[in-house]
Amino acid sequence: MKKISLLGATGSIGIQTLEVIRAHPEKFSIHALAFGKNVHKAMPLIKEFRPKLIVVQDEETKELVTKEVSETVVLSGSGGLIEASVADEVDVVVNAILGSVGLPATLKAIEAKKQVAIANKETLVTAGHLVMDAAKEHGVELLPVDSEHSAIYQSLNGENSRDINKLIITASGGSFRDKTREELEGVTVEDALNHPNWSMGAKITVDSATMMNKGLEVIEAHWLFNVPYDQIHVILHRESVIHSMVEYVDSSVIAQLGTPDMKVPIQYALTFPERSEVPAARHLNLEEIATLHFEKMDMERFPCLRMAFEAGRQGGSMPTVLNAANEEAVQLFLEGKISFLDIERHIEEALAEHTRIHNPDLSTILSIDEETRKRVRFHLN
Ligand SMILES: NC(=O)C1=CN([C@@H]2O[C@H](COP(=O)(O)OP(=O)(O)OC[C@H]3O[C@@H](n4cnc5c(N)ncnc54)[C@H](OP(=O)(O)O)[C@@H]3O)[C@@H](O)[C@H]2O)C=CC1
Ligand SMILES: CC(=O)[C@@H](O)[C@H](O)COP(=O)(O)O
Ligand SMILES: [Mn+2]
Repeated sequence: MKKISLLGATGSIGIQTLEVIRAHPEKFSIHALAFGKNVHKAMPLIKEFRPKLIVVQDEETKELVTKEVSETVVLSGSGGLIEASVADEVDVVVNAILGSVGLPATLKAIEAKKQVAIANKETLVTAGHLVMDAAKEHGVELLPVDSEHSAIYQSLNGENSRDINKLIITASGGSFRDKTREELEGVTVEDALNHPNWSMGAKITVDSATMMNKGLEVIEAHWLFNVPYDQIHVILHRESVIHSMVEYVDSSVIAQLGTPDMKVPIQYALTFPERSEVPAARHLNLEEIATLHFEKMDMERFPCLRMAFEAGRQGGSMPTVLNAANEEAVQLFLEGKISFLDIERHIEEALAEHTRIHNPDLSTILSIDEETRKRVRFHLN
């Protein structure tokens, strides 16, 4: 029986993680549930899974929750996320929180030698070097939840990493894949949230539409699999049937395929190296699909992907700036304060104005993250 602390319980990945846990009561139980402010969504989950610890974003939410469940410990903020991640009883931390706010708890979970199933890609983008150094030092293997990285992890199974020629990450193209740059001028939040293949949280759905999601995934793959950027390729694959591939030196390509269902990589991260049935999974019917398409990525059409490759290659504090500017700009777009194309403009400007710091430590990363967000908000007016 694995005891789990789930960070981001009310989100798209969090809810699907709970579906997996609910389907396998003999394998998993919940120790802690952490979420932001969505008490309405959280209360039925708290009543069903009866966590020993609840963590929320702020004091106001803590008061609301405490009134409802006076017998359960409720904590708030980064300290609370860390408590949930290091508790003695916990075997696995599922980090399904949104944004770089998940970084300190991830580092503490690794230091406490917990298994970490990581969906929270912003943490790996903002401080991949710190996370991977800590994982190496404490002998912890991070289990990827992101579908492409789970596909790569599965395609690497049993292989010698020296034999990798390249990683091939597939991109659906997102909500606007068939629009020209001119046509992007007038798109709305509602249009952006209409992903062709996946049902996900708002921020990652916008990231898919700007192609920043793929950019973040390139940096995530660089850190998780220790592969240089020149050996990471992105290909447009509109069906999202092949979730990613590994090409080996002998020219063999190994891929993982499946219907677009995040419960599959979530469960694989929790049961690895074993597999079992995924609740309500639709199996792939290749005869029905009949044709798969692949197209070359156009870096001019998708400048966010270009910027992510550049920031990743430059390294140091550049990916921290890329991520923080993107998080803030996407939030402003979702709030209706900037246009879709303003997202990439804010990121480009933030990167251009930043002077790269080599090998930043945690406090430097946290302050660059905060300064970059302030800068994006400042340039709004
Ligand atoms: N959705 C998907 O299919 C995929 C997502 N991912 C990655 O997984 C992560 C989560 O994505 P997704 O589930 O879509 O996001 P959602 O927006 O659906 O959920 C985010 C979760 O994080 C919580 N949260 C946000 N801020 C805080 C905070 N400061 N303190 C505590 N909790 C907080 C939210 O709480 P509340 O509800 O209260 O706001 C919510 O539970 C992201 O990094 C994303 O890139 C990766 C692959 C696929
Ligand atoms: C489900 C998942 O892992 C997402 O990151 C997904 O990959 C988004 O799809 P695209 O970014 O390819 O549109
Ligand atoms: Mn993905």
